Amino acid sequence: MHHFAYRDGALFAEDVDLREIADKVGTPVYVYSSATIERHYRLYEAAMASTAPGKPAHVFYAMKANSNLGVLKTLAALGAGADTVSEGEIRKALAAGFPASKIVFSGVGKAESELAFAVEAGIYQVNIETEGELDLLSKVAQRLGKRQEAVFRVNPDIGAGGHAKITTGSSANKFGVSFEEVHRLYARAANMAGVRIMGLAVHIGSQIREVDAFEAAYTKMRDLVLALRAEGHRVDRLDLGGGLGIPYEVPKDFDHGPGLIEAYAGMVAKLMQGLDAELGFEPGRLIVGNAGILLTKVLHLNPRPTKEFLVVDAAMNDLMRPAMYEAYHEIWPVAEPAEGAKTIAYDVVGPICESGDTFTAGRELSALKPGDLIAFMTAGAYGASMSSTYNQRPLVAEVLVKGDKFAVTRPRQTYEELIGTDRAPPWLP
Ligand SMILES: Cc1ncc(COP(=O)(O)O)c(C=O)c1O
Ligand SMILES: N[C@@H](CCCC[NH3+])C(=O)O
Repeated sequence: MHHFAYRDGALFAEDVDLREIADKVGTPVYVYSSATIERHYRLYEAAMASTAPGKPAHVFYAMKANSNLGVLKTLAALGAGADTVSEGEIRKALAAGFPASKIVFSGVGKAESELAFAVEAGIYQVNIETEGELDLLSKVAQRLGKRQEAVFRVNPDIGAGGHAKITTGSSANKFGVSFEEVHRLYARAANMAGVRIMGLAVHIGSQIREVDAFEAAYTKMRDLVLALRAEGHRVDRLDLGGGLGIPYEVPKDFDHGPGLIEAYAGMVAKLMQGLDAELGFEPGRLIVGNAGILLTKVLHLNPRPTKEFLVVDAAMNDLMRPAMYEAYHEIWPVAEPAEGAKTIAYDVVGPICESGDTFTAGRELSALKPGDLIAFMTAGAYGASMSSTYNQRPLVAEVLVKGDKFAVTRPRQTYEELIGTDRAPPWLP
């Protein structure tokens, strides 16, 4: 099942013709499908609920993947919690309706003010990544007259993921405390008035499409839970992170069926059977990746003796995954190409003054002309949320579709918003 599909010769998002969105909102524009978000969340949540019968399985949506307010509200209404990595994300999660009691605060470098905000808001859990953070959290919470529940994020020294820049679980990466250190930190924390350590967390990387790497890391975590308990510590929670990958390259069906999710859930259930810990999960990409596209318009053709450039109105600042990770996104023309239509190998590029502003090189697409619309598929995760205003390009609009309705959930940034907050120093006219 896919909620972006051709109908009557044009690409639709659910029951909305993308040409209509382009007409009314302009391009480039991110378009998200409520039905896809809902479907993926329910599928995932049900599978994780089966991993520890009788215990709650907490799903904290990793909102860094897509923090559009419409997307967040859709997930909050479905009962999801939120995995956050900054005060800004906590504030936005609260604004979107996630209760503080369902918010987790992860991240390598949390500032004192951010910890204070989190403690005051009464969030569910802080995932501690360094000894310094443990001390700081306890101090801050004590000052506020509170005792914050927290877990230690452990680095399992198992790296995985689609690209070196998105692996996080190897000891070469900056994330988490080491296996050796966690025993000492657990013991130290027992005497701290401002924190109550509830258990452990792990997250090994992103876009991982095989269960083996997770299994290796989770086996280590399970053994660590048992070892800490044997030392007399209380370990009630195990947060297993996110990172389950999605198909980017399937041409006609982007929907990850239950296959990988079920295999993952089955592995977790088997491994954690009888552990008697509350499990937590932090999926990001899996929920929203295939729920979004970036709709863009062809501006110019630039034929060269050796190749043809297709210049579109989106650029690397709007979708930086190809430039940053050599990531692959399917490109679908909005007007459905006729069966057997001739194709041309295009280098699809944006207007930014960087050679890296190239979405793809030598991609075979049906012949296109200025004004035609194309869609970068699978752009719902780490698309808009990673965009910038490089080259003084305003942040693009975001639209949420539901059935035959759509709403602009974030308008395109205005030039006043983009430029208007700058201040000249007093010594210049
Ligand atoms: C701590 C943590 N949890 C969850 C996620 C979500 O990852 P993904 O979008 O791959 O599921 C990330 C990002 O990789 C993360 O750093
Ligand atoms: N932003 C990355 C993945 C990193 C996830 C956050 N730890 C991507 O687009 O694939």
